[in-house]
Amino acid sequence: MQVLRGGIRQSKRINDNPESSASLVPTARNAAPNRGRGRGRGRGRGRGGMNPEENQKLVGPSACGRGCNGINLPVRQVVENSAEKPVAVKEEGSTSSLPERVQLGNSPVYKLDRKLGKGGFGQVFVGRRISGGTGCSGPDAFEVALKFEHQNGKGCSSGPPYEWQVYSTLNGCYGLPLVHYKGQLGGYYILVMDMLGPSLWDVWNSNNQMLTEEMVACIAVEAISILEQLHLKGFVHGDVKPENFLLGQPGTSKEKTLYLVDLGLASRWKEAASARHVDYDQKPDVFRGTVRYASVHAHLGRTGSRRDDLESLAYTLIFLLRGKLPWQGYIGENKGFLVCKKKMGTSPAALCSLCPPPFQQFLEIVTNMKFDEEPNYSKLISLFHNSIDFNSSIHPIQIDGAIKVGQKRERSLTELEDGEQLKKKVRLGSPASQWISIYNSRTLMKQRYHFNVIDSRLNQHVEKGKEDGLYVSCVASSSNLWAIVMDAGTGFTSQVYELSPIFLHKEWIMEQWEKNYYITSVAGACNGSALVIMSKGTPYTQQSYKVTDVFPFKWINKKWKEGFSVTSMTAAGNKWGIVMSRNAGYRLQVVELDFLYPSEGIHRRWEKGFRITSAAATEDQAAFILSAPKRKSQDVMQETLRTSAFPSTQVKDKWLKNLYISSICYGRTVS
Ligand SMILES: Nc1ncnc2c1ncn2[C@@H]1O[C@H](COP(=O)(O)OP(=O)(O)OP(=O)(O)O)[C@@H](O)[C@H]1O
Repeated sequence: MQVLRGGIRQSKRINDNPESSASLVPTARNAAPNRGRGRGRGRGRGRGGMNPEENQKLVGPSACGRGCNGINLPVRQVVENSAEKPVAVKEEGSTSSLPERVQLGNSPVYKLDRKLGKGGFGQVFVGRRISGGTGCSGPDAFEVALKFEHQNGKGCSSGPPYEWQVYSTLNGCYGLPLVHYKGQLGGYYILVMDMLGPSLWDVWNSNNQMLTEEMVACIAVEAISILEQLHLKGFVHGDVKPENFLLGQPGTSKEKTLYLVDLGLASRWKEAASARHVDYDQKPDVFRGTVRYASVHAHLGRTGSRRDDLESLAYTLIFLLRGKLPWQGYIGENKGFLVCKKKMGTSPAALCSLCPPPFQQFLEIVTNMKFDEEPNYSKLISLFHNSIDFNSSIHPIQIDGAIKVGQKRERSLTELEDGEQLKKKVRLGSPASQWISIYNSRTLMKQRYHFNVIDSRLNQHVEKGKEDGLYVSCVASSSNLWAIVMDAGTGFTSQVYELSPIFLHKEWIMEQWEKNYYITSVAGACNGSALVIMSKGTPYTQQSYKVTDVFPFKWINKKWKEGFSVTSMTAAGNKWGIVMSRNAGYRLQVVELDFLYPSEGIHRRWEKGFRITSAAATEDQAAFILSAPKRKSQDVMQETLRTSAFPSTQVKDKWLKNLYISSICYGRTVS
């Protein structure tokens, strides 16, 4: 089918235009690498499982690059903390070498007593005051909690634990234990803090692994107000889970008071100097948090923001109420990915089918929040209004903070109801496979497309195109049928292609590299075969490709550092094929990867001047590479479209607006 272009009109609009009104319920792949530090089962596992094949063209002495090294690990990473007592693992900071007595500066002298707990980073003991101090609370308390982190410990390679900095800023914040002293002794960094009681996990466990609706509702409202206060100070906690909520000491007036501990993964959502919201980013191989309770955005490596604490709180509450989450029980290297896929594939209605309505409402609101959206804490608290008698002074958990927030409730409710009408639900809908087509503004150009092409007809279309002065600019596959887009604006001078049952057939590609052809587009079919287009006339000076079972962000990151850019990519079944080239003309590239069309991320990147330059999708995930050009020439307008059928009619409308297909793929979206 040939369609000629006509009409020149320059519009300036960025549009993200799904054919169907999209809302989502996805499934997933390649989310959180199960690695890093944590208690129990998950400790110290690597990511692995993504090294099938990498080929590289070198200019000069040829070589074949393999391996993926050199990625920076985040400050701390925690894998799923199974709700079991920490497994005793002897490591740096073992009890044997702990100082028996602790005095930091002018603090009282504390004698080390029983162990209160242990995390991936620290060990916490009771410190019993033996001299100094006269009072009975705060630093003078008869018993305090001493948190030890060894100087050679993983979190202390460049000085005192990061948590110290956070406590310095947040000390005194509502709902956090007070830190009274900190200092170094006997090879340890030591925090002296208020001693607290059992964690919510302990309470849940000793209550037959189930808590009452009223109890969990009280936890909900008080936890929301603690998070509100923490957020007000510009921080997000980053590891909200039952183990990190502690009650006050049993037998004291604080035994029903809720506290939030462990600020080791806290980060700023608001910049200290400018008070601006931190910038959005996604690093798909970076995971911080605890797999079971982490937000989907955290699994996907997105910069943490207030919404993530609330999503983790939602999973925490449902766990405490129901005793189980549907993504428990996954094991192995792919655990993070499978858990994230399950989270995305479980609708709030399904997850909360046995919970009272406020829990589903809470989950729906928080999972539909934008990256920089300010949570409406009083609205969230008010959801639990009917489960709690706010007029009573006796509650299973004290809700002082929530009652204060509640005083503002009336006004906020009205505000929210209006705003809510307009809000697009970002995580609702059914998984679907669709065409994702991307259009760039260009000057008048001849473009042609063919779709539903069977293998044997490919040659005819390609040859006819060549006769008419057109080269293949992008290819895709759906149901083992090919779609090819040809145009007169590629700048190529010669082109070859191969359709092979082998996904990215190495021998053929290397043969063409020898003849100075470079891969310019690739498409994989679900039967595993691939169509590889190689061209002359590209600016590339070196090329490399990789085939993997999980999206190879780590390899991409390594190659970025070596000066390569992603220039094409595709997927076949669950396999990804990524091509990277040197001298592609991009200053910077970023990745958007999600279990659904990552609308918000794409818009944020567009705003920063990035444009989609490659797209690929498996049945589970869609990936987009967005690039910022080296030369800041004219702003390229870009639109995307999602359609269940090949967008043949829509393409013609786009042409009328001087928008031409620049990338196309078929795979994961939502309808
Ligand atoms: N102030 C406290 N009073 C009583 N117990 C405490 C206190 N602080 C911490 N704990 C206990 O010690 C455990 C470990 O503390 P914390 O979570 O701060 O350590 P961590 O090494 O930073 O943990 P993680 O591996 O989760 O990052 C907690 O789960 C809790 O049981």
